[in-house]
Amino acid sequence: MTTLVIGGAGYIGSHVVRLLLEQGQEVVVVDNLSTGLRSRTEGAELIELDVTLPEARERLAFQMQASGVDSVIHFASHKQVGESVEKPEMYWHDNIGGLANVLAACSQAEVRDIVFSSSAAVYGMPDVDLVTEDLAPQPINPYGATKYVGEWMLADAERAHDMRTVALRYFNVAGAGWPELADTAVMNLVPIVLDRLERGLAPVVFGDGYDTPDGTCIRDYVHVLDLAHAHIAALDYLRGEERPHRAFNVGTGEGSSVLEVIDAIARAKGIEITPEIGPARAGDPARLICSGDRIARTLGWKSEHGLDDIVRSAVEARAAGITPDVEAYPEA
Ligand SMILES: NC(=O)c1ccc[n+]([C@@H]2O[C@H](COP(=O)([O-])OP(=O)(O)OC[C@H]3O[C@@H](n4cnc5c(N)ncnc54)[C@H](O)[C@@H]3O)[C@@H](O)[C@H]2O)c1
Ligand SMILES: O=c1ccn([C@@H]2O[C@H](COP(=O)(O)OP(=O)(O)O[C@H]3O[C@H](CO)[C@@H](O)[C@H](O)[C@H]3O)[C@@H](O)[C@H]2O)c(=O)[nH]1
Repeated sequence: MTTLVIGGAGYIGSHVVRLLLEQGQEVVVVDNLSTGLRSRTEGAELIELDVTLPEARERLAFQMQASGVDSVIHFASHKQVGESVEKPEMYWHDNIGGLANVLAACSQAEVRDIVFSSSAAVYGMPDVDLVTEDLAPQPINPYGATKYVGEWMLADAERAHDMRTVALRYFNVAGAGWPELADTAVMNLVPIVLDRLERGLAPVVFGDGYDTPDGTCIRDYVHVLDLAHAHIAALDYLRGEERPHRAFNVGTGEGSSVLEVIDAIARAKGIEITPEIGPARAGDPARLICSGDRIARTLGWKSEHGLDDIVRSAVEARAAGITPDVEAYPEA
């Protein structure tokens, strides 16, 4: 069995590539290295290709046939909420157009099994304690909208071409399964706090007036290695007979507040941290916690790592010298 991992040089994709290789599976990576790193794909064949280009469809289909690909995991996309609000056209063109090319190539090469990176961003600002997949998605930014449209495209591809697809809606991904595969973007809470501490700055909490026990926002932080295992479970599911669902939340079912994350970082580093309280960020829901019932029941997947493991692995990766990629993320 050969899996084509599109975006496999990225943070999450490279963890999945590593797991597949460890299982002795054949892996081909397609990536344009816009935010990905060649070094993360060691052991797999890497094909440099931008999947949004008009010629990508033919090249992908050729590659799928040449390598005997029977499943595709599609990670490649832009993923910055703020940027998507400023440049929605880029998100429509690249996230939706890229997926369109990938699905067309799959149809041409008769590859049926596809796993797609979706996001909890499809839900928008749900006013519930636990987010289940039955909740109607209502994305509130172009990034989330492109992910939801992507899920519709999967459904259409299933109907038109007898494909079998899964959309994994990741909650807040953090940590590192291997130090060298750590996130090099400084765009999310854990890497931002670590970065500020290294620069001698206090972390900033975006608002402490929320309706939560300590007043700061609650999120469901999932270890990237657990998330990678969810992709393996999704591939197995696609190869099985019964497939009652397409969309699955991937999280732990446990919420942690911003202050709790900062406390966990203080524990992992063995230091005291006194954060600053800044203004709330626009569009932040007070609480976003995943119900993991569906994925546990249907895919048999459950997270194994909690917040302390997540934060410790991120701290260890920084200590091993994995630093921000300033070219891919100039604002870092
Ligand atoms: N990291 C998170 O917290 C998070 C949360 C929810 C969903 N997701 C989704 O997971 C996926 C992977 O995210 P990540 O954190 O690993 O991001 P990442 O930026 O590290 O990885 C994306 C990879 O795709 C490649 N890529 C981007 N555009 C491409 C193109 N046009 N052609 C070929 N390759 C291209 C990049 O070079 C990179 O290697 C994305 O689809 C993202 O939207 C991520
Ligand atoms: O310096 C900081 C950075 C973040 N936060 C807060 O920390 C929490 C987490 O923020 P962040 O890491 O930016 O993640 P989210 O805004 O929750 O979004 C992430 O998680 C979503 C799924 O839950 C994905 O869809 C997004 O792509 C991904 O960036 C939020 O409450 C932020 O307000 C701070 O207080 N200070």
